[in-house]
Amino acid sequence: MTTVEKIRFERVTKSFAVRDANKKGVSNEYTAVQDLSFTVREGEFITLVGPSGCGKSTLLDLTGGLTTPTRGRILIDGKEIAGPGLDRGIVFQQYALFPWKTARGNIEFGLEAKGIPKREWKEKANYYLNLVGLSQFADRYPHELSGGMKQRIAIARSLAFNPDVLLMDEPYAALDAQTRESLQSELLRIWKQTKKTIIFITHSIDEAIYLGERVVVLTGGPGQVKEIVDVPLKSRDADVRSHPDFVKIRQKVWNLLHEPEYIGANI
Ligand SMILES: Nc1ncnc2c1ncn2[C@@H]1O[C@H](COP(=O)(O)OP(=O)(O)OP(=O)(O)O)[C@@H](O)[C@H]1O
Repeated sequence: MTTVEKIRFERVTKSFAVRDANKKGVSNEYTAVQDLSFTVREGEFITLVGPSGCGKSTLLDLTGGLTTPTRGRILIDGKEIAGPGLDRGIVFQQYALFPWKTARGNIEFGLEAKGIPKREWKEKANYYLNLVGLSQFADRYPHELSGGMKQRIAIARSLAFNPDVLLMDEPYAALDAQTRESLQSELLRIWKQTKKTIIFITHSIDEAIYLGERVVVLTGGPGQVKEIVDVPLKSRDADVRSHPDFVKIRQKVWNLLHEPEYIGANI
């Protein structure tokens, strides 16, 4: 495993101005993420868990360069993030596909954005369609695809940019359990094949442990790193979830998420 640092969160704080419900024209400062620091290695798969509203999506938006920190900074390859860039691909919970483009058209959009010459689109789109197992569905429109298929196309489109970093915000939350499990193992396969650095947000402890090499557990809002849990599993076969090592880590993460500060929080 490489030990090269890819992403560094350095005392990142993000505050928002929110309207005061009782005083017209007055706004208060709400801190979603406070003094948050951790680093991600190149090629690492990091999962992020924490109670609802602890700032997970805020953190992902900051990493995507969609917003900027109020204090602190985020570095990628030692350079401070200055805005969105093709070095980072984002996959959201809602598929965010263009409804007027076919599966292939959606993937080609990623290729066009990256400046790949048009003559190479077909072959490259075929590669990514094959990578997510959807070669047969290239000409279907999003409304003709299942939820799981749409999410696979969204992943393929993000990969078509060939970003170094893939940021995933609860990408499987809307899917049924079976589709979710098969997409989880598919993502691990793609990760091993492409060697991307991945940050993956989830509400599922099992998903976090199955996918992550490390699980970053955040405190309730304002979000801070509570603990980073190593996941030294020898195998990631589908039945690993019942392995004693997996069960032990699940218990640990569960305990971290159920300590007194979380009581009343919506995990
Ligand atoms: N643009 C904004 N303006 C004001 N407050 C915001 C804004 N964006 C997020 N917040 C607040 O910041 C906090 C963190 O939100 P965020 O969506 O990052 O949490 P989360 O951990 O991803 O939640 P969930 O798990 O429910 O998706 C919330 O209290 C939210 O209301």
